[in-house]
Parts: sequence; structure tokens; C-alpha cells
Amino acid sequence: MAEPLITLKQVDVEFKEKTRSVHAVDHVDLTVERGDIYGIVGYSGAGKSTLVRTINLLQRPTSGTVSVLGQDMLKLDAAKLRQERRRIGMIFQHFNLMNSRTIADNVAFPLKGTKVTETTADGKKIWRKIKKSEINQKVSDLLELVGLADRATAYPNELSGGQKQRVGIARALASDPEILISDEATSALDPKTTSSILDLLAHLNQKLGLTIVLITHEMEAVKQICNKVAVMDEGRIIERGTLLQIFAQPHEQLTKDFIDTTIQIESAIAAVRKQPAVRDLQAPDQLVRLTYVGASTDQPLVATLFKTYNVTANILFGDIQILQGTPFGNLLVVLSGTQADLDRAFDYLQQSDVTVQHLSANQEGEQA
Ligand SMILES: Nc1ncnc2c1ncn2[C@@H]1O[C@H](COP(=O)(O)OP(=O)(O)OP(=O)(O)O)[C@@H](O)[C@H]1O
Repeated sequence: MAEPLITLKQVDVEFKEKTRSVHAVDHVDLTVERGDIYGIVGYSGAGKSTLVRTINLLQRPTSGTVSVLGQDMLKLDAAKLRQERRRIGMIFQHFNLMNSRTIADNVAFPLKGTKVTETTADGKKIWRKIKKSEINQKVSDLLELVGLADRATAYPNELSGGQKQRVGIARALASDPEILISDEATSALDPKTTSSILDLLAHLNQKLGLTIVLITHEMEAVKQICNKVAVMDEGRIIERGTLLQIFAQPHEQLTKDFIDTTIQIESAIAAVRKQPAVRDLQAPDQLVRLTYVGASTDQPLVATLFKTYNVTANILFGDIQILQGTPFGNLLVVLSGTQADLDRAFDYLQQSDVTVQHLSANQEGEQA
């Protein structure tokens, strides 16, 4: 059974300044369930950071309700809120490490002075201060977990960006949180390092059952590890769904634009328009983009178009990626046949859950 861990209802954040006010988050509803890796994608200024900071009340909403791990966050007193925040880890774009302390000290920092429970000989549960040896053990386990066991005595500025983020992750996990909020945690990293950090987050999600909220402006990151995604624009969530739903049937133009960044479709379209097959295109032949998620593959599709509908498909570009174990295909194809055959073929494609986008042979006169 899905268990909601984070429930935001009608969360609104307005920043009032002297001369203007900014509506950073506009009545957002959001539910994150246990085990989710929930991506929130949007351009800079969309309100992503402000939204996720309402989860641990680093940002108090102007109105709305925030329920996290069964607690109504807005009703907690300061002590309870501090306690609750320990169950919500956070990592940041710029790592926020203390440069004058070693890696081990950075990870140990949130543990200092914390209390642990112990069962006494007569069966009583008591709280006591954590021991130095327990902190050391925990730090060493965490560094092992993030792949930095051999760098405990190094200082942050001796590490690469990716390693620094691993320290950030270890530190965020020190209080055994159930939720991890990642605020553009890979935005300062190169693509290969980004990918390895995302793999680590996916591993932690599996191994520890960690629920992750990942905010990013890169759909590529969402594609790599998220099971759900929300698209944010001007303070609002304009579209949301499972990763496959969003990739299979994006409704909003912004969502489509974000998806297209993961397949570089614009440059592929520009390239195929230069090919003779497109340059010399004669009506009713057409250049189309076919998009599908699921079992369809180009082979039966192309074979069926020809065998059943007398339509030949000349594939000029193909990109098939695997999303959560499911193929996501994008093909740029010239379809040739009589107008009647093409019309029947388009009906068939629609019935097969293949999205057809008609493209003009040149840049001008793009059709929907
Ligand atoms: N403390 C603040 N005071 C005033 N305005 C703010 C404050 N924090 C954020 N804003 C404004 O709220 C809007 C949303 O900002 P936010 O940082 O949440 O967006 P974002 O999608 O996370 O973008 P980025 O990735 O650039 O941080 C922006 O217009 C920003 O200028």
C-alpha cells in the first residue's frame, strides 16, 4: 500500500518586498509516497527551492498545510520541529561543507551531542548522549556507504566536486533520515559525475528505503532515477505523473521541451531536414516524428505500416532509451503512400499509442 510521507495542500509562498511581491509558490498540492524518487523539474525561478524548503519549514508557507511523516509541521513547537527535521536530510548544489574540518568531522557534525536510546539491564529504555566511539563507527559506515572510506582525514578542498557531494550525502544521512531532499545537488557537476551521484541516490533509495525529492532543471537527471515527476512553472505545478506517463503523453509545451532536451530532437530534426529524402519530399509523403513508450518497437511498426497499409517508412533518425525498464522511442520518419493509405496508417499509429507529430520538410510552416 502506498504510504504518503509528504502531503502539501494548497501551499502558497509570497515574498513581500518594499516595492513588489513575488508569488514564489502558488497554491501547490503535492503528495510524495514512501519509496518514491520524486523529481520536480523547472527552470530557474520556477519556485522549486522555495517549494521543497516548505517541507522541512526552512521556508514557512504563507498559507496551506504541510504534513510530513504523519506530523502537521506547522503545529510543532521549536523543539519538536528540530527533532522532525532530523528525519528529513538535505543536500545542496554547493555542498555547504566546512572547509576547515576533515571529511570525517563534516559527517560527524550533525551527530555531536545527539541522544540515543539504550535498554538497561532491568529492561528500562533510557536516553543517553551518543559516545565518541559510536560517532566514529557511524561516520566510517557512512563514508563506506558513499564510497569515500579512504578519504576520512582529507579536507573538502582536496576533493573533487563529486566527492564533495558524496560527503554532503553522508552528512545528510547521519541522522538516519527517512526523506532526503536534493536541491540541485548535481547542477555543479559534469555529466559523468552527475550520473554517478544519481546512481548513488538510486542505490540509497533501494538499500535504505530512502524517499527522495529531487529538484533539478535537468530532465536527464529525472529520467535517470525518478519514478514520478512534477513540472513547475511560475510557482505552480503544471503537470505531474509517473515518469512513464509524463514521457508517453506530455500535455504542456514546457514538459515537451524538457523531454526533448533528453533526446536532442531539435538538432536531429535540423539534420534530417538537410537529407535528400526530406529536401525532395513530394506530397502526400510526409516527415513525421513518432514517439512511443512501451512494447512497440520500430520493427513491427514499420513492417505493419508496409504490409497492412502500403506505407513505406524511411527511418532517418532513431533514439530508443530505456525508462524504468520500458522502451521510450523517438523516430524521425518519412512516410510514403497514397493519401488514403497514409490516413489509415495514422489511425493505426494512434490506436497503437504512437504519438504522431507532423513536421514540415523545412523550418517554416511547422504543423501541430
Ligand atoms: N527569500 C526570498 N525573498 C524574495 N524573493 C525570493 C526569495 N527566495 C526566492 N525568491 C523568489 O522566488 C522565486 C522562486 O525562487 P526559487 O529559488 O524557489 O526558484 P527555483 O525554481 O528554485 O530556481 P533556482 O533554481 O534558480 O533557485 C524567484 O522569483 C525568486 O527570486
